[in-house]
Amino acid sequence: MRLVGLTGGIASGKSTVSGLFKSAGVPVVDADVVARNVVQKGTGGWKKIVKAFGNGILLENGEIDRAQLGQIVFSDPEKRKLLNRLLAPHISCGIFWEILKLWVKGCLVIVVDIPLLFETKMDRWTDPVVVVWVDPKTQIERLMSRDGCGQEQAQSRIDAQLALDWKKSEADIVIDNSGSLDDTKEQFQEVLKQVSGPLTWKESMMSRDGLLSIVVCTAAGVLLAQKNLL
Ligand SMILES: CC(C)(COP(=O)(O)OP(=O)(O)OC[C@H]1O[C@@H](n2cnc3c(N)ncnc32)[C@H](O)[C@@H]1O)[C@@H](O)C(=O)NCCC(=O)NCCS
Ligand SMILES: Nc1ncnc2c1ncn2[C@@H]1O[C@H](COP(=O)(O)OP(=O)(O)OP(=O)(O)O)[C@@H](O)[C@H]1O
Repeated sequence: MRLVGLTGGIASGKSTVSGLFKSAGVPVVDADVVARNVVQKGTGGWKKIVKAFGNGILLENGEIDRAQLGQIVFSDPEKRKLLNRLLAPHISCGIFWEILKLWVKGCLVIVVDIPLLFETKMDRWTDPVVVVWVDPKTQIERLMSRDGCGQEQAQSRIDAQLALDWKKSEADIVIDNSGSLDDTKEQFQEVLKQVSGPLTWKESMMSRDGLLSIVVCTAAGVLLAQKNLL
């Protein structure tokens, strides 16, 4: 099995590219979706947030007030570290679970879209790593326009992550999403060829069917050895 890490900066275009992977039939695990699920009302993540940030962080319906929590953690690095520390085990567990479900189905190539792939050192588990890069001016403009926030707020969200240029330097594959959507789609076709190329021997062995054949061969070997047929 091949685990492709998809990352970038905030509003650099990860969801846009993961949408292209989905349209091409490649399954995607979205860490933002997992991160939302693990803080739903009553879950372990929800309880930890309420304990750490108080009842004031809840909306009337008991769900986490994400806008308020975002304002707190993106303007206070210590609070952000606290939130990250509280949620990290829930998020990694949730991601692992989603990957396992796809592995059981026999998927050979899985894309994991994780904004904080490098920050959480999860890049150790993914190969190749695809970084969606965008030039700084376009990034802040798209972020402000998508989230309807001001320049200062947008900048504090960008600064909450490792520098996008550094991520680019660590990437196996870079998609430059500074241009038009068509431009990105064109680059994506090349990336798709690269990530869905033939699996290495190790990747094949890590797949469901690869592991199954190891188990069957080992069992057959043991059986034959017991009957002195080897
Ligand atoms: C701070 C929260 C409440 C803001 O919620 P909101 O709905 O406004 O944003 P959303 O979750 O859609 O995230 C938008 C983007 O913000 C960036 N981001 C989110 N959390 C963080 C973080 N802790 N540090 C840096 N950047 C982050 C990512 O690029 C993400 O794609 C929320 O992002 C959160 O709970 N974050 C902690 C969980 C986490 O680490 N998520 C990232 C998945 S690896
Ligand atoms: N090539 C493009 N041309 C114009 N707009 C784009 C392009 N790519 C993405 N966008 C827009 O930029 C915004 C950010 O893109 P997207 O949501 O894909 O980023 P993201 O990296 O997934 O963000 P986040 O880290 O917040 O999850 C969106 O409003 C999207 O529609």
